[in-house]
Amino acid sequence: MPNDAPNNDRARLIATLFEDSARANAATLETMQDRLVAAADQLIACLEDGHKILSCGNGGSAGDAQHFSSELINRFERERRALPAIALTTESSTLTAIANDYDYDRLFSRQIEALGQRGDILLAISTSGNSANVCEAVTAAHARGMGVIALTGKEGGRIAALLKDGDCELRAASSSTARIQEMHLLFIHCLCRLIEDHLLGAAD
Ligand SMILES: O=C(CO)[C@@H](O)[C@H](O)[C@H](O)[C@H](O)COP(=O)(O)O
Ligand SMILES: [Zn+2]
Repeated sequence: MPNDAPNNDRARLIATLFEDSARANAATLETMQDRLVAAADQLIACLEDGHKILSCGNGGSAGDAQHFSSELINRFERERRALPAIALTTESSTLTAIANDYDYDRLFSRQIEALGQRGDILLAISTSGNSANVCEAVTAAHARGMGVIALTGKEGGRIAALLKDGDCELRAASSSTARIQEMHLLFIHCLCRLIEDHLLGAAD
């Protein structure tokens, strides 16, 4: 027999989680609103110049990396041209070979060495800011002349310290991995919306 808390305790827990998420949402809006506009401008300029966006992350952030590339390649909310984006989290043969023959830390950087071009942007996603393979991806992107937009949380971690002038850190105002992931998805949807509005004109 599962040892679940009584239903009213579980309902209260759900209310607390919603409240925590709403608090993280409001605090992140306060700190990141202007930076989101700047990050969208960076992505728009990259796409208009004919470059592409690579994305990476681990676990839930791998899902976010794919979510973002899918919304660019396919569509977000409106019909428009397909946009070039590649999630570096999906090619299982490539991923297993790199992890097996080199090191898990090189999972994304090796692919950036192969695919990254000057002017492309890396969307680097890490809730802690400390995943070694995402740090190496940032370094590899810089070596290829790419810009970086980092989605982080907590204190920004090692990734925040690796960023250069012209890069952009979007940091969720929370120390909970789950709440940070919720903010990251909102960041991604804001960026997709601003890109789409730029291409098509603001929606009604
Ligand atoms: O989704 C979750 C937890 O909500 C986990 O899968 C989480 O993404 C993984 O533990 C990641 O390895 C965490 O990496 P990072 O966000 O610190 O870079
Ligand atoms: Zn979405």
